[in-house]
Amino acid sequence: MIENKKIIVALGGNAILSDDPTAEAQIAAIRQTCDRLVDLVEHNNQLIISHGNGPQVGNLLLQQQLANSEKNPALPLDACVAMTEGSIGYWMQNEMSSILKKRHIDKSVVSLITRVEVDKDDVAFEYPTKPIGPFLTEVEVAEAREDGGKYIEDSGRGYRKVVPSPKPVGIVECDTVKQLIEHGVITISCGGGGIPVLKTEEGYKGVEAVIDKDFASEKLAEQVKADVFIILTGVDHVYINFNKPNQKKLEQVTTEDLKQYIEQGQFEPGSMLPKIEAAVQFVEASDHGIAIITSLGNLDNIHQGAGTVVVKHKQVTSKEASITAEMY
Ligand SMILES: Nc1ncnc2c1ncn2[C@@H]1O[C@H](COP(=O)(O)OP(=O)(O)O)[C@@H](O)[C@H]1O
Ligand SMILES: NC(=O)OP(=O)(O)O
Repeated sequence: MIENKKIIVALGGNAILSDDPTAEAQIAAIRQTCDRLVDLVEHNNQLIISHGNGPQVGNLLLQQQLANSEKNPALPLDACVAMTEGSIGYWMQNEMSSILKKRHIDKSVVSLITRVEVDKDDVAFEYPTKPIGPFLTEVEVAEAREDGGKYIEDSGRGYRKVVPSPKPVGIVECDTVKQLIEHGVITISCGGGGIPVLKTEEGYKGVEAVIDKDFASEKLAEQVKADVFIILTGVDHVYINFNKPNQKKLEQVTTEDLKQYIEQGQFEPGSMLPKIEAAVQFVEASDHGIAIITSLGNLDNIHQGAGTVVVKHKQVTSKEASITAEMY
């Protein structure tokens, strides 16, 4: 297992949500996820966790719209992001602290409502691309479109609402995250990509958008100078020619190779592309860090080199090697 490192783990949808969107089912999924993550803590790593909120924030927005009235007005999307960051973080705190106690690990865990600065001129505000909420049928989407929102067909799985997803410029609470992890606190931050805010003369103001959690996690990993950035998703490895007869698993791969694969259009914009871009950006910005894309189930095996490991150089540097050595 990786030891004594500063690690940020970005949790994908299936680490929190199965097909069952009830609170009970989400808590059960989070319990399993936390059980795996505590292994990293047991090996003396400083742990920062981030997570997605696409399904949850879309569902909450729908609930807001359905209950909307003069006495009970719907809250804006940035407030919904904050609410889902809070609810998912709260479930994680409950489950993580129980597991820590059971394993006799004397550590605390906190989830931090994290604001993430975005650029008011980001073109994303004009072109909504981030799918949120439930998958809708053709009949359901016709009715949903009456809200004036934009809906797209999502990879043959149904229609989903899309909202603007600006790129993160900086993590407002970054120094607080640093202080927490330096004091040994397991820190959940940038949940749901963090709350998108604009910097104004009067301070930060929320803006209606959902930031991609892979990009927000990358920015945080960069700013706290993490050693390892782990993106957990539904597959053990990234593939080129994904789902084709000639698909090929990527094990150790350089950022240069990944950039070429991006140019070839190997990765889908709505799913794997943001993870690849985030991994490349982190590894290139860091002087020694590596990124790993794999599944939760494979986390136990990353010390054996399992998963797609993104490095800067074909011949790893001595600093990269000190991290990857434990993995091969
Ligand atoms: N080139 C690829 N290699 C591996 N998986 C891919 C690739 N392209 C698309 N995928 C799919 O994308 C999924 C990850 O995207 P998504 O489910 O949107 O992310 P998240 O886990 O953050 O919710 C994987 O589980 C896999 O099914
Ligand atoms: N905010 C975000 O990226 O959420 P998902 O990963 O659930 O889409």
